[in-house]
Amino acid sequence: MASTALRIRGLRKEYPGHDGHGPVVAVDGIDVDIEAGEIVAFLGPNGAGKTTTLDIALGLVPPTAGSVEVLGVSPRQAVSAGHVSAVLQTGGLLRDLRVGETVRAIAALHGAGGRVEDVMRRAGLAELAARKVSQCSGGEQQRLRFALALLPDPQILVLDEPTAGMDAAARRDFWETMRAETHQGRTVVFATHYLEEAQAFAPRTVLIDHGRIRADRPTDELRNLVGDRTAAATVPPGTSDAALAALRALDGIREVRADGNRVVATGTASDDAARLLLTTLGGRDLEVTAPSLESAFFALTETLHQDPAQGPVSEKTREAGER
Ligand SMILES: Nc1ncnc2c1ncn2[C@@H]1O[C@H](COP(=O)(O)OP(=O)(O)OP(=O)(O)O)[C@@H](O)[C@H]1O
Repeated sequence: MASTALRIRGLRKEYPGHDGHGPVVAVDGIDVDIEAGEIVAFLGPNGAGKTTTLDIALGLVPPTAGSVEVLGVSPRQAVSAGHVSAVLQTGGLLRDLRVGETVRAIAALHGAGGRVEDVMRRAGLAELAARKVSQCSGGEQQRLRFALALLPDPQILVLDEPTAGMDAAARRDFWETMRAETHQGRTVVFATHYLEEAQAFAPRTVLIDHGRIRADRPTDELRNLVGDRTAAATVPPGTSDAALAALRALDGIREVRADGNRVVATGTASDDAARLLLTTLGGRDLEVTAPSLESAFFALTETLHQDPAQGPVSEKTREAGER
């Protein structure tokens, strides 16, 4: 079996323009390899090109240029062999069928009748089997799409904003189910706007904006890349400024502020600052905060837009992203 699940090279997609506008460049040169067993988030704002990239990887949309291999074969071959399946944002469900009927019907197409019960249970649908699809919530319908995607027992699952429209609890349940699936060695690639989803679920994040990859790193590293951490603690009354000097002297701490007895140290060396706050300074109520992926995302995209070494973002691409 090929160990590279997804191999994308020089991928570009232009959609024809309308009303005298030039073509929309949805994907502007993406290269990425995803190894078997990886869980990878495609993170980016609206119109970044995530869906287009995933649709090409599923053989739903032809690229303008470049290539995609899925487990060493074309996307269409991989899909028809049942090696890859997807949970897409919309479509694909018949509203008048019941949940159980839907799963059985699709299972029959795949010759997977024996898997119906197992898949329903894994997607958390056992209790909903008799409910009409039209009476399911958006989150329940996404679970149904998820169950259908599991039927061929795919090696790769592609999820395009699978939790769109779910509330926080449903989202958490969904990702718990997914986590169990990935323990079985599946490759999972998902698109999301939810920074906390990438952070909670994907060890690797590919940051996409204006049709290009802006960063491709371990998610934790990405979070640390931009923005400092803070370590804050409440120190005993009367702690002198001289005592805080030790904190200021730490390598990697660039600012120390005291607001009453609450001392906040900002910089990359938050662990060292925390240790000093709790020991030498006798502090309590320690809080360490890391920058959110959101702030990393905006800082990174800003930096990259301004950095000529990365090449200017073409006007055409910028337009595409702003539509
Ligand atoms: N069929 C199409 N015809 C014309 N333009 C399109 C088409 N599909 C997508 N686009 C445009 O291509 C760009 C990328 O869209 P895409 O849906 O891939 O982004 P996305 O990152 O998935 O966004 P979202 O998070 O909103 O789903 C956008 O500017 C979008 O308007």
